[in-house]
Amino acid sequence: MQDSGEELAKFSTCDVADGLLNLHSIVDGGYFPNLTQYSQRSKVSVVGRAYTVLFAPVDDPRPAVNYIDAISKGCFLVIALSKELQTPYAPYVKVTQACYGGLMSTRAKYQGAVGSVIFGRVRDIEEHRALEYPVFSYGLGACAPKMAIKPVAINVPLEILCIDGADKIIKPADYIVGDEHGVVRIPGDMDMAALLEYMKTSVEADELVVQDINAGVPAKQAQKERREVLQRFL
Ligand SMILES: O=C([O-])CC(=O)C(=O)O
Ligand code: NI
Repeated sequence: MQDSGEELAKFSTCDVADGLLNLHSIVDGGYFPNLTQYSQRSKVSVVGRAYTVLFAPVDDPRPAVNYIDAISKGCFLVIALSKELQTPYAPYVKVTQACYGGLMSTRAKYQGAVGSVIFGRVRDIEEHRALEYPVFSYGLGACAPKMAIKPVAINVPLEILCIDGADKIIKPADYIVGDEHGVVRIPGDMDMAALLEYMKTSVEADELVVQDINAGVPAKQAQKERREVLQRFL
């Protein structure tokens, strides 16, 4: 399969969400809410295929797994807690411990991961920033996870509980695109050529809308006229 990561990195999460919404009628645009880019703001979008890790309560019968040393180059590390530890309301997880820290980012970066998204808390915030390694999470924590939660499965589908009640699942090898807005998921088996072409055309159209607005054209009219080119995709 041809890798589209480099091409995707030219687009913001908003561009991707527009593509998923308008081209594929994905109502939420693939967007996962409530994440903050706690590391430094990256200049281009962070893009990679999901390498997923599930954390469960420490008394889960499954043994703890070593996920961090098995990360492969180019992947986007995605960590989520089991569903009983999630909540649709802030702070989105029922544990106060951080499940991820600076040593994990050090190792992930060493192995060539592009970034980490933690549907939970992270600590050692200065370390991620010093590494210039992108880290997204729901929040911060100070305490290590070991007495509360542990990693139990690698490369399994992760279910994320959301306020809109929609099933939000991240599967291994889905594309994850991250920027200041948070992350969006593109199904790993989607026709990427069509999506990329749509996004390129859409971004170009909106650049012309800006020019029109600055020349005094009403916004509604400019949008209608310039976005006509997108009709051919629908
Ligand atoms: O101690 C832990 O489990 C996590 C941590 O702080 C790190 O990765 O640096
Ligand atoms: Ni640490």
